[in-house]
Amino acid sequence: MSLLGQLEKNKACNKKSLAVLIDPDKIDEVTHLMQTLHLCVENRVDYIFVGGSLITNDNFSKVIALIKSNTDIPVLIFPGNNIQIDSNADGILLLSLISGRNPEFLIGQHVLAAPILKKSKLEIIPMGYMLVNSGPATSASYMSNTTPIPSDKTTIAACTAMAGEMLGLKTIYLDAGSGALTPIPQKIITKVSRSTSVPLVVGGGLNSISKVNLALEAGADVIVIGNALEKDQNLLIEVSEKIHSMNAALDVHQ
Ligand SMILES: CC(C)=CCC/C(C)=C/CC/C(C)=C/CC/C(C)=C/COP(=O)(O)OP(=O)(O)O
Ligand SMILES: O=P(O)(O)OC[C@@H](O)CO
Ligand SMILES: [Mg+2]
Repeated sequence: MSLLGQLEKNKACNKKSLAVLIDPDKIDEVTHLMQTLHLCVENRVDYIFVGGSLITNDNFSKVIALIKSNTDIPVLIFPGNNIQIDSNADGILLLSLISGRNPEFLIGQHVLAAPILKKSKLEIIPMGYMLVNSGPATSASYMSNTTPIPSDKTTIAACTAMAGEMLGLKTIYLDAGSGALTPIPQKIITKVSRSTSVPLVVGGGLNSISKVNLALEAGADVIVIGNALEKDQNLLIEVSEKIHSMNAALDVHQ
């Protein structure tokens, strides 16, 4: 089954998934990456996202190659721009930044990437990418030169997601931005989740189990953990336990 097919199937039966974001820019030692990968395997992480708003070294392809040769976890590119393409990954989250009004990130980067993506064997996962304000500007909003959706504007968020789905985008990502001070508010997750039927990815600032629980309860289908993993390895253990117990309870009731 395709990765998108799996995401859709899980959504249909309300199964939650866990993704870890690895930013190649923040990897300075192979041993450290190997430890992170070990942690991902131990905790049955479903997807590894690889990408960053800004890549300042030549780690991108090396990181993907290392993940592929050391785990079976699907690797999905989470690109900050059109140079973040590597055919060793399993797929690419083809983000269109629908919360913004910068044509470059709505369609421009995609035109440049299209011929390369077409030749690659990467599975393309069309995704409506929505940045929501979380306090100070994040790398993604600054680098994309877009204004995030105000965090109290639930209707704007819902209508944006609805428009994305109507335009044919197959998934939605609500992102407060990496290292966000406050994650996506529950009200936004709930309203977006009730207004759309595509798999909903939520991330940015999820640095405690209580914040993750709120996102799951509000309707997130996929939880993304990035920065927090570096500081607190226990978080991944707790999040994994929570997600797997929720999924196990579903199996009992089916
Ligand atoms: C068509 C292709 C291949 C790409 C499109 C690219 C688009 C539309 C990107 C959306 C805007 C953007 C800059 C997204 C960045 C998403 C991302 C990889 C975030 C990871 O976190 P960082 O922003 O690197 O956080 P730090 O500041 O903590 O490093
Ligand atoms: O690094 P964190 O804050 O977990 O955010 C992950 C991801 O949603 C950022 O684009
Ligand atoms: Mg980065």
